[in-house]
Formats: sequence, structure tokens, C-alpha cells
Amino acid sequence: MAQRSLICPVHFALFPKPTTIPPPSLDGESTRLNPLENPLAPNAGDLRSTKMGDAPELFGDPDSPGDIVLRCDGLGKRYGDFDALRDCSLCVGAGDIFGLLGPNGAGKTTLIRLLLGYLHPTAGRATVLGIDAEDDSVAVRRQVAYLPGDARLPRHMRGDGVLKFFAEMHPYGDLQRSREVAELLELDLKTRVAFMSTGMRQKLALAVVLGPQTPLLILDEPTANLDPTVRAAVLQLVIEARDNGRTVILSSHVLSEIEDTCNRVAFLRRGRLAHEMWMSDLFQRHRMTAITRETSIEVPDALKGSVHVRTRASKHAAHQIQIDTAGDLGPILKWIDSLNLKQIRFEPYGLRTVYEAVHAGEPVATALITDTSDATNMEQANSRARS
Ligand SMILES: Nc1ncnc2c1ncn2[C@@H]1O[C@H](COP(=O)(O)OP(=O)(O)OP(=O)(O)O)[C@@H](O)[C@H]1O
Repeated sequence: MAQRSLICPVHFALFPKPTTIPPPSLDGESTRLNPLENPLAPNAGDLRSTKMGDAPELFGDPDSPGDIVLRCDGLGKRYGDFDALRDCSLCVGAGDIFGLLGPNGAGKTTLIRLLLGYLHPTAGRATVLGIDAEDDSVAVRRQVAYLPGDARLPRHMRGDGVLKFFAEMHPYGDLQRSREVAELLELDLKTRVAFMSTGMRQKLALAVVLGPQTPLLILDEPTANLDPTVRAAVLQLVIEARDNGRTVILSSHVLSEIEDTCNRVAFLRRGRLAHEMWMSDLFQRHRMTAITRETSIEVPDALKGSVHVRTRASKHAAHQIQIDTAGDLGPILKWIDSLNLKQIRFEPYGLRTVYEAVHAGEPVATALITDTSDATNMEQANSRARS
């Protein structure tokens, strides 16, 4: 995918001489390391100049749920007549771990690259910490540590050299912390990148981005190629980042990871923000399946906001019924008891169920999900989710 930093004349005006490291190639590949080409170090020249001063303070007060770290209004990206992202409006608050879900090609990476100013939007705008992502992408990237899904590292360097290189480049760079992360992930930093396995390279990229204590951390499939033990360690680091007052955007195809770490989640489908929800809402949702003799079932008015019923008629006398519920099960169970159902089965309404419904374009009892796309709703929704 094309990156704006390669072609943007503004970038070249700012950084006419990108940093290069010219030692001989070990494997025949180019060893030239141009930070402008590497999202792990998106703006080296500028970052070096600010490294002399103290790292800026974390944005906002992590205890104040009202702070909006990221905001998109009608954001879109069009290639010819194809919409990679369309009319995307959302807000992410300080201290959120915000999950991005969606099938391959849904637009997750496009959204992330628009947020970081690597791509120009064709509609709408995005701000990160109040900074316009298109107008001042360099300032945005100084506040963000970003792990791309296809992180490229200089193959000729040893692990420790890579950590030093990137730590020096970022205003929040913290070599000590990066080394600690590498140790925690049991990565041998003496090995050259060219001789590392795919998983080792992923660990090294994680050590690079989890070192700087930026206000915003964006991780695109951070656990890809990692074994289960290391995955758990990485998720723990994500939670620690949140506990340290940072905001995290986590794109992943592994639903259990999103369930275990995120407090909010957005589903993208065919370039559209198809659904957004608080995980606390999900944990209060259940799906019941059973057999009934009735072909249709009337939901009492009092429960209409918290129950969604579907029946699948059969030519036999027994029909299948599916009841999705939200909130307190007490009154719902009383009503279910009155329905004379057979073979009742209850299960928590996991993220997979929501994912599959969104993927298929089906309703997910939408009335039960908080709409947080409007910044004015956020504070109220935040306090509800955290209470
Ligand atoms: N430069 C481009 N020109 C044309 N189409 C593009 C370009 N970049 C991305 N796309 C298309 O935009 C859509 C969204 O791509 P994107 O990389 O954002 O998906 P994704 O949700 O991150 O997918 P994955 O989970 O596979 O990483 C895809 O259909 C992709 O082919």
C-alpha cells in the first residue's frame, strides 16, 4: 500500500536528508534504512530535533473520561470508484483500549493510515489529540507509537541496534523500556534481523513500539506470528499501557484478544463503520435457543427494549426460537418461564456472535448498543461503561 510519507513534498521539505545507515547488505537486499519509509519511525528528522527536550506530558487526565484522544468526522478514502473507507465517524476517549474488528479488506488499515496522515482522506477529517491528521501529520505521529501490520526492520542490524536506532528517533524514545520489553518477550537482541524468525521480528517490532510512552499506541495485529505464551504477555503489556494512562487502538482478527483487553470495539465492514459497542454491554448480553410449539411469540411492551426474538418455523409441530437479551436477566427469565419452551440453552453473547451478525449484515439488536459516534454522548456513555 502506498505511503504518503514517500511522496509527500511537505515531508521532503521538512526532511530533505532522511537518515540512512549504509553498512553492507548481508542478504543481498537493500540495507538502506530510510525512516521516512518506516511507520515505526515515521518522522525521524523532526523527532531527533525534539529529542533534546523533555518528552511532552501525556495528553489530558486519564482519570477524566471526557477527554477525546481521537476523533473522525465523516472520514473517507476513495480509490477511483472504490470506497476503501466511507463516512466513518467515531471518537476514542483517553484511557480506552479500542478494538478494531473486521474481515480482510474491511478498511482497518486504511482508517489507521488516515489517522496518522500516511493517506489523504477524500472526505471528512480526523484529529488526534486535537491535531488535524492531514494538515499536521508529523505532529500527530510524534504523539503516537504505531506498529503496522507489515512492520519492516533493517535486516542488517542486530536487535539491540534496532532498539537504539528507533529510541533515538522518537521524542518519547526509551531504550531502557524497549530492552525490558524485549527481555520480557525472551528475545535475543544479539541476533541480526536477517537471521531472526518471523516471530522474533514481530517481538523486536513490539519492543520498538512499546518502549516510547506516547499518549496514543496503535497496534495493527500485534500478536500475529506469536506463540500463545508470548501473545498473553503482549496483551498484558497492552493493559499496562492503558493502566499508565495511554490510549490504545488494537486491530486484530483474534476475537478473544479483543474480548480480553478492549473496553470498546468497532466493526468495519466493506469500508463502513458497521457497528460500535462497549464491551460492558456485551457482557450483559445472552442468547437463548429453545424449541416451541408457537409459530410466533409476542414480546411484552416492558421487555421490547431488551429482547430480540426470532423463530424458525418448521413443518413439524416444534419450531426453533432464538432470544437475544440485554441487561438484567431477572424479568426476562420470568417471561421466558411463561412461554413453555423446551430444550432451553443459554449462552453468553460473545463477540463472535456479534461479529458474525455484523459480517452477515444482520441487526445486532441495535437499540441495545450505545451510539458513541457523537462526541457529546461520550462522557455519559463512558461513565456508564466504567460504573
Ligand atoms: N492503494 C490502494 N489502491 C486501491 N485499493 C486499495 C489501496 N489500498 C487499499 N485498497 C483497498 O482498500 C480496501 C481496504 O484495505 P485495508 O488494507 O484497509 O483492509 P484491512 O481491513 O486492513 O484488511 P486486512 O484485515 O486484510 O489487513 C481493500 O479492498 C484494499 O484492496
